Amino acid sequence: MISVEEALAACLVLARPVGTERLRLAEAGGRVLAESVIARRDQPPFAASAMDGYALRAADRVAGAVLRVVGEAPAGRAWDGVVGAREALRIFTGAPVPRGADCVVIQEDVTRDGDRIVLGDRLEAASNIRPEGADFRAGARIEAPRRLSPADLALCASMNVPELVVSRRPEVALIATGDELVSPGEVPRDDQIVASNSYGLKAMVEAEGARARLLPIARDDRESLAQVLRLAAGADLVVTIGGASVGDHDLVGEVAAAMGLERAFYKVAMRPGKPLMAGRLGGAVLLGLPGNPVSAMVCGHIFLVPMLRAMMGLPAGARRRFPARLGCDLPANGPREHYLRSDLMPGNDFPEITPYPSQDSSLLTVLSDANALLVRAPEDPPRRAGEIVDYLPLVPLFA
Ligand SMILES: Nc1nc2c(c(=O)[nH]1)N[C@H]1C(S)=C(S)[C@@H](COP(=O)(O)OP(=O)(O)OC[C@H]3O[C@@H](n4cnc5c(N)ncnc54)[C@H](O)[C@@H]3O)O[C@H]1N2
Ligand code: MOO
Repeated sequence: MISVEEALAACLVLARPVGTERLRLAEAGGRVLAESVIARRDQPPFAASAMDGYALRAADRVAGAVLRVVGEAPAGRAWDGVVGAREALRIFTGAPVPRGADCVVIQEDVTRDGDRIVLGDRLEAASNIRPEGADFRAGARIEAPRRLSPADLALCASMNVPELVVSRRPEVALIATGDELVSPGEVPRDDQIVASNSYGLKAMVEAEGARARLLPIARDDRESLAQVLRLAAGADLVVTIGGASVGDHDLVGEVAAAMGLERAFYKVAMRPGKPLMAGRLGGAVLLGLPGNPVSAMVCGHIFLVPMLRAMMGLPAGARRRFPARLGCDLPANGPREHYLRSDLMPGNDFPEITPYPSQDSSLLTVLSDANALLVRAPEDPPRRAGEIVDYLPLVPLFA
């Protein structure tokens, strides 16, 4: 058995970037930027008023001053003159500030009478002017690779960049295996169960921005498995679920080998997730996950997600871990790295983390309740409540 770190490194060697495509800005939300974006203009392209009011010379901004209104500048229509002494230009938010003026007095601080204004006696010191290029200058860059947030899309638009080069979405084929499985909504026999983790994994893959294809459930015989594996043709990543262990009906490794699998590893010192395998199968990467629902999902978080990120050209590495204070005592860990389904709560300094009492890898209720995985190194000694431990978040924590 190899360590989680070694297995992940091998997975990341397999997970090569899948290439790029050019997209219109409106289609690019959530995608991974593959080529840096360069601003085509300054923003704002002119000194702009931040308020509705009157543009004037700061020297005239005196309580009680009477100024003559010389014109008007709405947003999108610059006023071409020069504001002189004792003059003011009616101006609106976003409009170019005219030459001569170096402040904007908000209209609430002004009394207007025909073409005259009288300044109030509580004038702000702020100029209310956004300098030219205050947001960015032409040539400013949004560096790739980067997952495009909604704010990034707005920024690209503001830079007047209508198309982006993004990573292609990796195609992921998901194959559940087992004679005991039926699809949700079917009527299972008494000795059957409903395939579950393939649906969790599909959502996980899609949340990362990849495309997921659920293939028909493969039965526990060589021909069915080979047939469904052939249906995965064209995928960048083929994920099998189950049939990975040592039982007589665990055939994934054997069938994939017969189809030409170049296996990188089999079995990892982790809990849950021991019978994990990965390799190259034709033009695709094969990730063989254990069938236990929680094992498959945990391996998804630890291996599949970093692989997808690497395939989309993002910096490749282990999921980030964070410190938390342990909420209870824990006995010594065994020889496998343990990912305990846990409850994370706000604490005084660090958040507090408490593993659920039952950690059996079949319990989806526990995984669904958990918001974090507490990570324990192999042979970690007993821990006392209050000690600092590492965890991986399962849900966005600060959203
Ligand atoms: N003698 C040994 N037996 C087992 C070992 C071992 O080392 N020696 N390892 C155990 C561990 S750890 C795991 S994890 C499982 C993984 O086995 P497989 O990957 O071969 O998975 P299956 O046997 O096909 O299924 C295990 C379990 O999960 C259920 N299952 C499978 N696929 C799905 C699915 N898509 N949705 C929901 N549930 C699924 C299946 O019915 C079984 O209950 O092996 C242990 N055994
Ligand atoms: O490793 Mo298995 O994945 O413990 O249940």
